[in-house]
Amino acid sequence: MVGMQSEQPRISSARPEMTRAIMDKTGLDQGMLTDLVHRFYGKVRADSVLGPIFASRITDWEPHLARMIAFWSSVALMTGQYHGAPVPAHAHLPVTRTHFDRWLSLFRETAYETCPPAGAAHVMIRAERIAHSLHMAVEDTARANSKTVPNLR
Ligand code: HEM
Repeated sequence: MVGMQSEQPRISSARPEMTRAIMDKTGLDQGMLTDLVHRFYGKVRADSVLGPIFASRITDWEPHLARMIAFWSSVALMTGQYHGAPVPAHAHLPVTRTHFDRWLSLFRETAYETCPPAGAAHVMIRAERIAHSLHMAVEDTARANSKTVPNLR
């Protein structure tokens, strides 16, 4: 809509009353999650461990950032904005525990800089849970692929 650019996107939640209750409890809102995502990927891109992995796969950052804001809005506020598939996007990445630990530590630092403590705790519980399941998916994929190679032990 013309002239609306600088205003916060309206929340179009499938369960508006639940989104409202989470916002009240955590102090989070769409604007805060937008800041969190922008600051976090600023740090990721400057990071010597994670930066190169993202740089070789993402050339156009605007769509990635928009997708990540929708993702965090869905995960943290239950707005239903994200319709994607995170597992296949990560299953073949050249990443180990070290990368997930680094990702979580940068995300934690950014969450506590950007959100009130209850909001940061709310997003961290979810980030840790999802990081764990993505890590398992990466390991499962690597294990499945290694079975196609004879074991020469
Ligand atoms: C080792 C740590 C991680 C690395 C290196 C990484 C890297 C990436 C890359 C390169 C993409 C873009 C894929 C593409 O467009 O082809 C991506 C997408 C994405 N990442 Fe991660 N990621 C990591 C951890 C996480 C974690 C912990 C979460 C969630 C808590 C997450 C959530 C997402 C989501 C939602 C997408 C978009 C998937 C889609 O809808 O296409 N990532 N990630």
